[in-house]
Amino acid sequence: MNQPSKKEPFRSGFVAIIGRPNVGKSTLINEMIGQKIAIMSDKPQTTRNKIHGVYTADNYQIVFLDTPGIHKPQHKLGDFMNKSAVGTLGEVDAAFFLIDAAEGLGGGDRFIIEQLKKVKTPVFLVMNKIDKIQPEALLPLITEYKDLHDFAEIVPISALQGNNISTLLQTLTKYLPEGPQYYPADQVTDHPEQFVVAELIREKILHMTREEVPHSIAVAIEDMKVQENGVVHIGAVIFVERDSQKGIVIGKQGAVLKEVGKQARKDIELLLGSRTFLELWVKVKKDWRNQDRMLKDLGFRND
Ligand SMILES: Nc1nc2c(ncn2[C@@H]2O[C@H](COP(=O)(O)OP(=O)(O)OP(=O)(O)O)[C@@H](O)[C@H]2O)c(=O)[nH]1
Repeated sequence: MNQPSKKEPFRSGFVAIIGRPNVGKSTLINEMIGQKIAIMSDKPQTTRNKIHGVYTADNYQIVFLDTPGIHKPQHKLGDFMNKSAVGTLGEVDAAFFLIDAAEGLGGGDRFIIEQLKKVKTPVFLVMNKIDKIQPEALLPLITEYKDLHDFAEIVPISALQGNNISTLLQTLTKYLPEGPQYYPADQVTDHPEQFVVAELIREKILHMTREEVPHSIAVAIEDMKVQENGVVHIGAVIFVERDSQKGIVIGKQGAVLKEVGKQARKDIELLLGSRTFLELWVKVKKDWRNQDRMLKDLGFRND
């Protein structure tokens, strides 16, 4: 039965955008995110998976990831990067394979399609720059690509002119699992990765403790840096309000906290594309919700 009053669950997911250089990836991101973009800081990228931008609607959020290195490998490093790019592709919720419809199918696209075949992730064939071709040229082109791979969806667009972008986003929502809102809808943070990392840890705690601790627990990232060996070191503090909650979060002989760390690390590594060392502490901070400074430290805005 149709129950319009029932609230739809919130959905969120990670979407990789891939394609040869110059096919229009940046143009598409800008067009999709538009005013809603949570601009990522310009600090040098320390991680392999660059977060392109975040799109937040009323009931869903999409985190767009760049997967560099999916191009044809020129040397050993390229080959290594390709393997990791394929690894990332295997774990995102969906991928957009962007092509230049005006250029047609070439070796570069064929190479990417070979990589796509290695994963089960639903791949959208996003045919960009249709403003540059005759309408009747589209169908034969679709057939050519379709013959090479079983794409989940095929969406022709013009990123430059903004054509069909809303259809693309609407179609994508079908592929998003239920999930948390990783980023505040309107907040531009200096440390976007830290915010997501904290949310991932918090999500695992709530899941592991089966809601025995209130949603009001907070996670603060105290320290996050890339070590010389490339491993990202993260120190995080989990704040609870009572001693009893501390016991629950830690668990017998630390079993709960250990499992939280294990699961969170898996997700964080996927997000950052780097091996991660995660250290977790649990602290009791009575009434933290009422403490202004603390809220600020945790990245909450007070307006
Ligand atoms: N005509 C037309 N041009 C487009 C479209 N989308 C992008 N372009 C142009 O294609 C060129 C490349 O676009 P980008 O968005 O920089 O491409 P990219 O894939 O991000 O490029 P890399 O950063 O090199 O990987 C720019 O000159 C864009 O203006 C489109 O839909 N139609």
